[in-house]
Amino acid sequence: MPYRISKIFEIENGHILSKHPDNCRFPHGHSRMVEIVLAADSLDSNDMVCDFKAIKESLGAFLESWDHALCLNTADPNFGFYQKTYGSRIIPFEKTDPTSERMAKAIFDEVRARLAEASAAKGARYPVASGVRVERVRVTETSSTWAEYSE
Ligand SMILES: Nc1nc2c(c(=O)[nH]1)N=C([C@H](O)[C@H](O)COP(=O)(O)OP(=O)(O)OP(=O)(O)O)CN2
Repeated sequence: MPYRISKIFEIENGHILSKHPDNCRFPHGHSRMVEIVLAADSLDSNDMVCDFKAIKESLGAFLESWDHALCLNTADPNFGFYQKTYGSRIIPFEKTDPTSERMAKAIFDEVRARLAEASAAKGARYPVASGVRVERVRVTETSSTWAEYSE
């Protein structure tokens, strides 16, 4: 797919890596950049893969729910406590540690589902053509590290 566009979202996000041998097993946070890359074989009638605004409209609210939120392994013995205390600001990862890799995959799946919805929507202000695909999602961890998911 020769055409690619990207949009970066910034979120403040915490996680606990229960299997980590060092400090990462304790609650801690990262200022993360989430980069979404979409691709298409051809451009739409506006000469775009799709409008950048379409990405924000499709995904903004979802990523907002991960902002100032804590990603947790549901197998964490304190998962129930955290969820009771912080409600929707706890983002569950089903029996897996919420590493940047797992986060990138979860966001990739969400982007793909939301793109399908957007391309099926009729009369959208920022239409998404059916040929638009999510190519990859990159999630930064620190200024020197990131993880990426693609298929
Ligand atoms: N492959 C992965 N490795 C690590 C992840 C991860 O999500 N995927 N996460 C962590 C921790 O969350 C940690 O906060 C970040 O680790 P690190 O980059 O080692 O952070 P430092 O700032 O301590 O790095 P230094 O360069 O050693 O100062 C760990 N690994």
